[in-house]
Amino acid sequence: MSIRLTDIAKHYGRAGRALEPVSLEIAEGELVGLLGPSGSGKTTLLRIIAGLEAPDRAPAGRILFGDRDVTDVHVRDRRIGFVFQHYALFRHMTVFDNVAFGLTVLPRRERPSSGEIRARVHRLLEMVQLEHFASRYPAQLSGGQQQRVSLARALALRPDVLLLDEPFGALDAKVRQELRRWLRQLHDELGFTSLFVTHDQEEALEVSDRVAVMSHGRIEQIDTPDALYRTPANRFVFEFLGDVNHLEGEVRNGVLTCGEAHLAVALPDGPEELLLRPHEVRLAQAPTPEARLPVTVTAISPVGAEVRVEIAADWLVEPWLATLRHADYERLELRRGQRLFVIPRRWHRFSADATQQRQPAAA
Ligand SMILES: Nc1ncnc2c1ncn2[C@@H]1O[C@H](COP(=O)(O)OP(=O)(O)OP(=O)(O)O)[C@@H](O)[C@H]1O
Repeated sequence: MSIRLTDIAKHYGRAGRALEPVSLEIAEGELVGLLGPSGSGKTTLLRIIAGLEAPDRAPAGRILFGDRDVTDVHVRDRRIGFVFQHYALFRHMTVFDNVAFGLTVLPRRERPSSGEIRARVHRLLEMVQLEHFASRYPAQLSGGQQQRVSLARALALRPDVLLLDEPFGALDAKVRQELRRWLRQLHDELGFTSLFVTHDQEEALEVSDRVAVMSHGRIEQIDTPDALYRTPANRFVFEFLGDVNHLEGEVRNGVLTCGEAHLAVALPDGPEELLLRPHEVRLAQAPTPEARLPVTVTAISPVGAEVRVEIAADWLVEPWLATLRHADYERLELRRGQRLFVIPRRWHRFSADATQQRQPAAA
């Protein structure tokens, strides 16, 4: 089931606009992440799609599921499955009864037979790999297992659309990662359309077909993870999607100067700010004719496949972060207090009118 929103806006009394008029299209079978800082309007948007919250009457926005206009349809009749951060399982019911609940309370004419309910619940528990936990109570399960029960429960009514609000927010990092992969698999197997809210960049980029980046009630950009990372629409998206190092200085005759640091750049004279990702910062024993950016290593932490190196200098307002491969780390024999030079691999620049330019460092 595809989802189409046009001009959906929301005010909360005098509190101001939680959502600017937003338009959004999600294709059938797509998994879209809503990513943004706290207060950017993610949950409001999700709740409006669910029918838990009404959009403003002006502008008169519409919500379509496929060809069906559901703008004024009650939440109960939208055929939606929900999963929230706090498991909200019924504590006095077994896992089986929790998953079966939505089916058992259907009006008689829509309710499957008890044999069919049993078969369907067992199939769902199998899918979430909890078939041996059917007779346990929520308190006897781990957080990750409880969240899998929530998902099975949300799927029991065979929703057209699955909405997840920070579904893994309360879990520890490792369980989160497992559940994300597993959500992706389940999504692909069952082919429903999903929208999930997160404030975790990595989670959004890893799981989603497309990610909508939100700030101040607006969608700043909606794109594939790869496109978002490579061609961010504006500075906000660039900064929100990963660590950024800032280089501020003054350009004169093709050279950016910042204290004792210099970098050749093909830019007009005037004040300038360049942005660099940690993996775009190379460290070397000596400067080059184009780049003379002396720094001191202040901290080193090997994290997984890369080494994170913090570097500082008098000409830098804030320390920079460089990520190195282990081979480079060993070759440079890095240690704290060591003096080195930064050679930018490339940098990014956003002008005031939000257009972005990116160029390789002058060679
Ligand atoms: N019931 C409400 N009454 C008044 N203001 C609200 C209400 N719900 C949300 N808001 C406001 O609307 C804005 C958007 O909130 P929303 O919960 O949608 O953001 P969010 O991106 O989901 O944030 P978080 O990640 O913290 O959950 C915020 O400024 C919030 O304070």
